Amino acid sequence: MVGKSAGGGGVEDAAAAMRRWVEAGGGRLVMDGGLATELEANGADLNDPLWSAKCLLSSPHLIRKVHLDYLEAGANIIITASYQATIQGFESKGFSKEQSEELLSKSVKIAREARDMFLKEQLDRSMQHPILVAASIGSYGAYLADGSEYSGDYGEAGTLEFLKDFHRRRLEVLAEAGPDLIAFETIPNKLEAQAYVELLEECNINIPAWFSFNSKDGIHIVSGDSLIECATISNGCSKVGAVGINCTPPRFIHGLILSIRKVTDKPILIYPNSGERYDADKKEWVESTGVSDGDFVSYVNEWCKDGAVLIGGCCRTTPNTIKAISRSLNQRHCVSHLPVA
Ligand code: MET
Ligand SMILES: [Zn+2]
Repeated sequence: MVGKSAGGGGVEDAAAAMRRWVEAGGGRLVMDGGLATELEANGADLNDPLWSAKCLLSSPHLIRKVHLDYLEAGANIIITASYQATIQGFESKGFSKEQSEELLSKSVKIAREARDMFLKEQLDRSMQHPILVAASIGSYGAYLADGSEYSGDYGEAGTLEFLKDFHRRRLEVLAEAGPDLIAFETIPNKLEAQAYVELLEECNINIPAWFSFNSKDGIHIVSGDSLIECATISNGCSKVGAVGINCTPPRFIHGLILSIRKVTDKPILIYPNSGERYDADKKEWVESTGVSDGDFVSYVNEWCKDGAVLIGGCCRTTPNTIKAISRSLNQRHCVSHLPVA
């Protein structure tokens, strides 16, 4: 690995915080699975520009239920329903700026409530620690709700300053709501990663962030930008605690981890989708290329060997996927601690 970032004097570097959590979890942490997927499975209609964030308005209890289902399936990390929640998106529905900010905070509040409820019910808390809440920030393309989070093509609007202005207040509000982590998810291009780095610095966010990119060819991120360059940008920011890939077919993950590992020794996170393709025009997933939960889990050992330490699922994965991942990681963990004869 090259280009390790220097730790900031006094304040714990985000990667160090992440490593501490990973160690507390026994060397691996289980992430949750698809949130929108599971909200739909519970009856929510997400055909709306706000997508999963629509439930912040109509059915917060469902969001809490899905968080709880993932915790019960063995997740150490739950990701809030703010992926497609933006001040601009709420305002275009007629909410005031204050109400919109309140809705963003609410996503973190719901996840924290789910965590508290789960911990209260747990008899043996040592089994599944730590439990962390990650505040999701989806890309500008996700807000556009036209599939451009899978192309990274923002046309004329795609300037660094525009993207920073778009995300600034949202980031501040989510950070103020008290999550353990900030999850920059499904980052489709290099410019947006750069915008996030600058915002983390300028807003002086001291909650560890993760940067997660998506790919549709197993080499580049979806815009065609170089994953190595994007991982290098992430590596250079002391506020980024982990780097990885989400919402990408499982078959591509192995090669992508190896690329990331070339330029960083920050913890690597992996939460692929089920391998199905999203049809942005029809706003639905095409089932033909997906893998079963069993197939998904058969990759987990390989991803661990490649160096991933945080593993979960993205769209079209479910609590069953997470249960299987958790079981597989625990077995691995037990085996690696057996005394050598
Ligand atoms: C399009 S990727 C969506 C990620 C988000 N955390 C979700 O599971 O809904
Ligand atoms: Zn996804």
